[in-house]
Amino acid sequence: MQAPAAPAVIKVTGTSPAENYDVVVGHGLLPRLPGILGERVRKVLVIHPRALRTTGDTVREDLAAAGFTALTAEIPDAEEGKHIQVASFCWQVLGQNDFTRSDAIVAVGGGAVTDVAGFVAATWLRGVKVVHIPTSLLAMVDAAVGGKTGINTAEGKNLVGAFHPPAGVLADLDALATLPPNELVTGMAEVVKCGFIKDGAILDLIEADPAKAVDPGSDVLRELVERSIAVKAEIVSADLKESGRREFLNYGHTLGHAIELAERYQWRHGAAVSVGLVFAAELSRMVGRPDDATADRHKAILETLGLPVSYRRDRWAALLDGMKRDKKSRGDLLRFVVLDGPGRPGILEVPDTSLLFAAYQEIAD
Ligand SMILES: NC(=O)c1ccc[n+]([C@@H]2O[C@H](COP(=O)([O-])OP(=O)(O)OC[C@H]3O[C@@H](n4cnc5c(N)ncnc54)[C@H](O)[C@@H]3O)[C@@H](O)[C@H]2O)c1
Ligand SMILES: O=C(O)C(=O)C[C@@H](O)[C@H](O)[C@H](O)COP(=O)(O)O
Ligand SMILES: [Zn+2]
Repeated sequence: MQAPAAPAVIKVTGTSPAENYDVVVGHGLLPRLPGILGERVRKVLVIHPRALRTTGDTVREDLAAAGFTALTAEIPDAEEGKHIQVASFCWQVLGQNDFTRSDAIVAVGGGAVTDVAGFVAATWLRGVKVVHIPTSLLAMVDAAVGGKTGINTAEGKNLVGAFHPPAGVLADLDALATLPPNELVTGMAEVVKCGFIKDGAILDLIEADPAKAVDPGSDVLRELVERSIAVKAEIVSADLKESGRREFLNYGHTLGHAIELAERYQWRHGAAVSVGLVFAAELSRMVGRPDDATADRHKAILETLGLPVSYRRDRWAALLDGMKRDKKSRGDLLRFVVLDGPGRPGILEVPDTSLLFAAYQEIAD
């Protein structure tokens, strides 16, 4: 048997050198956690979802063996965890256990957990250290990197949050062995997004061997993970607080988030983003931006992976309402990430929603 490749380290630059951090991708990475936490940290709260109790316990035991006072907070699974009451529960645990500014949080789970645990870290005492241990593909390639944290409200997705970069990210590919196949596939939507906005080699790799692309043990998937993280790391290093280029990481998300809300979060984020990507490609085509082959490639590649590419015709009104609350909106002006060509995203301001309706007709079933 071949030994696994050495871990890859992708660097993210913060707003000051002290805020630089590494995203490590590889196998058996847990022993690196104490080093990332550093010597000043005494107490650690490990936040994990109910579904990953065993993994959360393993992390707590390892930290205890390394001399930390380690506790766990078990939170509801998936989007149910991204709720103010869950943040409040975590604040209570931190308060009752006298966590100070030199203590830390470790998030173990999918993107929902890294988002809410990151938010708790951003807000507790106005900011404590957080380390992310993403366990889903989506969290490895996207949610754990870049410092966007957040929770949902009744009005929409991620409407409350803060930018709070982690001290480090351990993307341990071993975790993918237990990830249900459909969760791995939904994570591919963000990988495909990175392919269209920046790194076309991602799309070539998927098209060359779609089965390998979703095989958790394959070198192809590992390369896709590393390339996607590199795309995200480069963009967030240049624009942490989304005053410009970071908006491109929102490609496919304006409609995607509206679908998640319309579905009361019963659709996975990646599935909704998949439909959103096809919609954004159609919108781009309508305003004469990319060539037809680039626009068509969206639907083809996402369909090959088994991701959804259409949505209910009768939900347009609800979707438009949801899209108006997108964080890229400015007053009444809806703003979309579109594609001028492969690897060339741009922003389209849409004062008149008839254009959006026309694009929606192309993806409605
Ligand atoms: N902050 C960001 O930059 C950013 C980026 C992208 C997505 N997100 C957010 O991430 C969330 C989606 O993340 P997700 O797709 O990971 O969903 P998720 O966190 O809901 O996880 C999906 C499911 O997989 C399970 N799971 C995760 N890892 C597992 C493992 N190794 N073995 C078995 N089960 C496992 C989870 O418990 C859950 O049931 C959304 O809330 C989205 O808004 C945030
Ligand atoms: O990191 C970013 O910036 C992104 O937009 C990445 C997205 O994949 C992610 O879903 C993000 O949480 C969406 O951000 P939001 O600002 O629209 O809530
Ligand atoms: Zn996303």
